[in-house]
Amino acid sequence: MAEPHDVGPVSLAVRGLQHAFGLGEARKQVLFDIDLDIHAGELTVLMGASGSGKTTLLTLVAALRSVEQGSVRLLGQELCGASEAQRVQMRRQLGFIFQAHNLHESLSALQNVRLGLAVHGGEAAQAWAQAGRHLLAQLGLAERLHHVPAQLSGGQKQRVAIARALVGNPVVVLADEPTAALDRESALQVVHLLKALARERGTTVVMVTHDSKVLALADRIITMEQGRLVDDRRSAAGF
Ligand SMILES: Nc1ncnc2c1ncn2[C@@H]1O[C@H](COP(=O)(O)OP(=O)(O)OP(=O)(O)O)[C@@H](O)[C@H]1O
Repeated sequence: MAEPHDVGPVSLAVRGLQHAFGLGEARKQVLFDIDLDIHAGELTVLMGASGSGKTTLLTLVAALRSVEQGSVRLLGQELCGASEAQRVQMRRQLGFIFQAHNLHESLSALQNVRLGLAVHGGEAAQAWAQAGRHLLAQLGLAERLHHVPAQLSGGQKQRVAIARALVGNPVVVLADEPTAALDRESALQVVHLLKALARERGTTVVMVTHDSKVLALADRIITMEQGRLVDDRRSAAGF
């Protein structure tokens, strides 16, 4: 079958995933029988109405929440039944872009980005500073490297948080509405950057969004409805 680009290996495999919140009478099942293969090197978008389970699914595959029923294999490792310590280990390979940016108020944009790196010191310190500057510049913040969060707008803070998530070269990037606070130009910078990482480094990018600017650039769009996957389509979007 013709594909718009070479599809990379499966980096995330979900089988028979169910999830419920609460116990007893308060128990509410929010995910039903999710089967899904996500490929490296692609920008995959998850969309669907509010409450359809997108964030729950994202946090389960991100090892942020424990998988109780079914199977989630992330980079070959089973998350169902994994200990908290194993999940912490797993999370080190991931880049998270979530809405609350949690920037350190007393640190500059560049210093905040540095917090995204597990390794510091020596050559690594020089390399990070270069990578951090480059990322911030790609996100339109070249003039804001030394500003602290109080001197940045909401959208600029969001972009600093995105640079922080990406500076450690994560193999998998998980993002929840990363462009919600951004104007059109900044949103496109973010999506182009994520797509370039997918293409050039084989990064797996999974993003929850309703943003039509993002949808236009996605390789694949998966739609959820009431806790189930109801549509899954590939796009021929060029880069
Ligand atoms: N911690 C929780 N405890 C109980 N119920 C929850 C919890 N988190 C989410 N839910 C419920 O699970 C369902 C799915 O929520 P989820 O946040 O995954 O949906 P979503 O598709 O991401 O929605 P939105 O687009 O509004 O963010 C909703 O009915 C929500 O109320």
